[in-house]
Amino acid sequence: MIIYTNTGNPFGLKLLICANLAKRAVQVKHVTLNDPSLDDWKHLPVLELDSGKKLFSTDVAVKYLLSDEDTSSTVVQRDEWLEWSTKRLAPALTHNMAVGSRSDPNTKPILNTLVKMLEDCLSKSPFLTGDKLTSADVAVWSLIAPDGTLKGAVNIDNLLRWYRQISTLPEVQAALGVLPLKELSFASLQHSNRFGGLHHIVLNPEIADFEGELLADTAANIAETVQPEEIEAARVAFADVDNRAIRDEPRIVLPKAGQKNNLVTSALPYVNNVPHLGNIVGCVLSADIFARYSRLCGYNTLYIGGTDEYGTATETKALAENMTPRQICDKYFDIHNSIYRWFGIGFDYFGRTTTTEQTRIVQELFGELYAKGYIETRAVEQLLCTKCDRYLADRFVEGTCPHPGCGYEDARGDQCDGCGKLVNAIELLRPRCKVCNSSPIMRESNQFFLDLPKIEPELRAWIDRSEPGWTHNARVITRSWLKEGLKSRCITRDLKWGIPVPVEGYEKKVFYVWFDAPIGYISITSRYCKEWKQWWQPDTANTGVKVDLYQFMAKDNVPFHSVMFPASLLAANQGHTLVSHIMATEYLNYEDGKFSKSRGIGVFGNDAQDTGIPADVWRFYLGASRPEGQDSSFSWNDLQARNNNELLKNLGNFVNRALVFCEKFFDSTIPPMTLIEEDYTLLALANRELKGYVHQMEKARMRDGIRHMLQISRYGNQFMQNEEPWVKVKGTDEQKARAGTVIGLCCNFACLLATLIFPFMPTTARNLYSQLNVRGGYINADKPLLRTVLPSGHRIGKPAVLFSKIEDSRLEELKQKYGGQQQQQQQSGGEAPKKTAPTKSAPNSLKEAQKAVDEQAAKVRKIKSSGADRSVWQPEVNILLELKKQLQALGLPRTSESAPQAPGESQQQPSAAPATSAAATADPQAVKTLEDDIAKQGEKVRQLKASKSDKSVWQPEVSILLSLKEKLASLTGVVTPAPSSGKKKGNKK
Ligand SMILES: Nc1ncnc2c1ncn2[C@@H]1O[C@H](COP(=O)(O)OC(=O)[C@@H](N)CCS)[C@@H](O)[C@H]1O
Repeated sequence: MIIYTNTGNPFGLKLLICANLAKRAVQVKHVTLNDPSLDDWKHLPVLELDSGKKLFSTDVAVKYLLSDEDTSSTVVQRDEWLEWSTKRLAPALTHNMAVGSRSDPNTKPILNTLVKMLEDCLSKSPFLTGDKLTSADVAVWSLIAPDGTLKGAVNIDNLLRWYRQISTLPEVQAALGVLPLKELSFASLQHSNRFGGLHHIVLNPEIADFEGELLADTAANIAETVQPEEIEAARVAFADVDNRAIRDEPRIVLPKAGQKNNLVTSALPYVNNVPHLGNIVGCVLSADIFARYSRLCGYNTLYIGGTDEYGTATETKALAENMTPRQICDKYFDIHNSIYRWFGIGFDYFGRTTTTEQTRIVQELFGELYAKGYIETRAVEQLLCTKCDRYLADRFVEGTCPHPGCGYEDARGDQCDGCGKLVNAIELLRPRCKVCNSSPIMRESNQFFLDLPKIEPELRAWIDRSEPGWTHNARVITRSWLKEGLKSRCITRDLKWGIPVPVEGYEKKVFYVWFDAPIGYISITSRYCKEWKQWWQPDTANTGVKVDLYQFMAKDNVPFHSVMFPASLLAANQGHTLVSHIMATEYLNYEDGKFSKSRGIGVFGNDAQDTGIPADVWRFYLGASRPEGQDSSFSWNDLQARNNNELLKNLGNFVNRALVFCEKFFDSTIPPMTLIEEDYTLLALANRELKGYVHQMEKARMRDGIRHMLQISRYGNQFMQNEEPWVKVKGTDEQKARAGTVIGLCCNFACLLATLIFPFMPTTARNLYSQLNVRGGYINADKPLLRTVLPSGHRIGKPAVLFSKIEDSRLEELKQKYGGQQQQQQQSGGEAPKKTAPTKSAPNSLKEAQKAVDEQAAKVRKIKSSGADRSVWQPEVNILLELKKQLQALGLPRTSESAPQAPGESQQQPSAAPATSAAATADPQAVKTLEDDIAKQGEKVRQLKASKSDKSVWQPEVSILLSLKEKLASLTGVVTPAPSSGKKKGNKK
């Protein structure tokens, strides 16, 4: 038998313990939901029997494993507890633990009730069903195991005694050897598609079949926890008809004294690329969702965005596309702009950094820092590519990351994507010019440095004050910077495309892009309105205006927003608004891999438009899978499931039924509503969710915001299902009146939902508002309680469906089209790369094979000579090597383009790969010098070895020889044999 489980899944542990107790041999396979071997299974764990049959329900699986229990007199209690563990305890724990320290007040009372039930039972008998341990105990124990002590629970002595007793069983210990306790987590249950938590029960019929009617059962349990005060608050609030007029947004939004003023910024994406879904959710979309929420709450909200246009990212792109940097900026600015418009990103102003305002503000700020003594001049060594006659800064140079333990080979000259740390270009190991791939030399030049140590005390004090409002990762990244001690940072470059340094003798230098980019937020605001200083220099002491700055980005941008930019503003001491909320996400990956424009992996902004899936569905999906707390992955299956289950079946179904019944049975008019006690319980539960929604959205926790919103819709669905207004409307007068109340309440729920979905799905929300015949909505964040928004007598508009199903066949087409595997790139204007077949079919004649090699070699040469990135040419080189292998297999000797390979050395090694192509572009003089050096060093090694000197003497010389050879290989792609150590590797004969 095989247990397929994702890592850390308590249900997987349950199956393994039961198998151990039954003395059944099982193998455990760790998989993820995206594992191709899982076929169409939509959740984990799964028990595969020796016959090949698979048991998806864990309740069924444990009963199968411990089938002897079926004859026991306590079988009924066992079954009840088994069901209780999967239907009640698991969702409650999953939710509570998943939100963990987020202290959602709603889960505690539920969990307390469940723990109390366990304690009650175990105070009467040693085990849940009596004197003997059964699978029921195992099921509950496995769920408690991730938090064995049930932190914070009181009076649970019997439960703890029982817990410890089971922990010591050899079968349990053996299972923990395979699925360790420390790995167990409730997040893994979410990733197993079993339960996303109490409020996130997947409405997947497959699961519902196996796990029973989760919905009704769990809700009944929750209803028991509603307190009288909550009922009273719900009653008072709903009696209040909400007449508040929806205010029109002013044309120019300005902050006001005594009000909440939220200045929201999105990181400014580089203008050299089409943004992918990661970029979109990492900055512009997250900021937009938050800004929309903030406006809904009536806060004065200004949302500023734009493109980051200076620096080597633009210059390298200009070279690759044979355009000027200005042309690149104009072209890609339009692309970004149109993609963000399609996604419904509602910037108040979308600007760019290549403006005269930007130049002026950057130069003025620099002048201020210079005058106040925060700028140092230092002579620094820089990398110069003699072939291109260019200093290699930032993205013009790549090499191996110098940070200990990283070793990432494609680290850039300013930051390493491998470890995320900042890099000083001259410290890169084996640096190479990104344009021509040759090795640069060192040159000295004077540069300006920002004296971070001088401002450090003030900066630290400011960080201590403001970091409580930042995301956890922002705090951790910043603290690790501070821990290492701040060093002065170079803020100028010997480049052309940038803001000129306004100092005599420095006219040919420009500011480093990361010095100028964050100032872009200020200069873009200055293009939005002439009163921009009210946002950026509000002079709070005199004006009473306080601005809260929310900055959205992903983790790699954090140090620039938490250290560099605030340090500059603090040092300038001109009363600038400093960030109060750094809202940093982790990374969104594509089907568990990285997005790669050059390899055509992933969905890019313009691809999303081509799918035919509406922008609002993308927005919802990205909001729901936003990488908060940890990296997350875009997955087509997940997108389909969320659309079909959460949007269509849950939300869409509920609001559509409410409106259609209102139209059909009540002439499109909200009927009189006479609420009964149960209705107030429902309202109290909805209010809990509303409170949870506000609590989370205030902190820009969008996933949780969505979870709460969906739960309100679930309550609505359940209410409608229980009440059956379509039946009652045909009954007695009393029943008809009840049907009216139910429909009236459901329409009010629908109106609340329109408001809660607005930040995520603005077009859908507007559509729903129009169906409800209301102008819009707002949120009272101080008192989040459901009021009557649609009073009796209000006429609604015409109902229409909000969402459509994503069919399996369409999903398959999309999966095919957007690959998720290495694919060939076709450089084409501003288009995202076209997705083509990942592999070439094998040629079957010598002539064909030779032709394929020649064509591919020509392609490689062309790409490399265009100065393209390694990530672009490497896949092509791999194809070339593969074709050469095929050619050799057909019997032809290596051509002059083939890389001679050392025995035992793989051509897949990065240093060995770019054989032909690199040779074609390498500088012959540099190659010659290196070859001479290698020959000399080789001779030295030979002599040392011949003199029978100690290894400690010859080993360092061998290392030098190897590194010279590596350098040569990276220049030419040709790998020379490693120096003999006297022993033959691999061949033992
Ligand atoms: N995979 C990713 N997931 C989430 N967010 C991501 C991911 N990759 C990048 N990002 C964030 O996107 C924006 C834009 O990134 P870009 O590289 O285009 O631009 C910059 O980082 C700078 N120009 C920003 C200057 S203010 C960014 O927030 C990334 O963190």
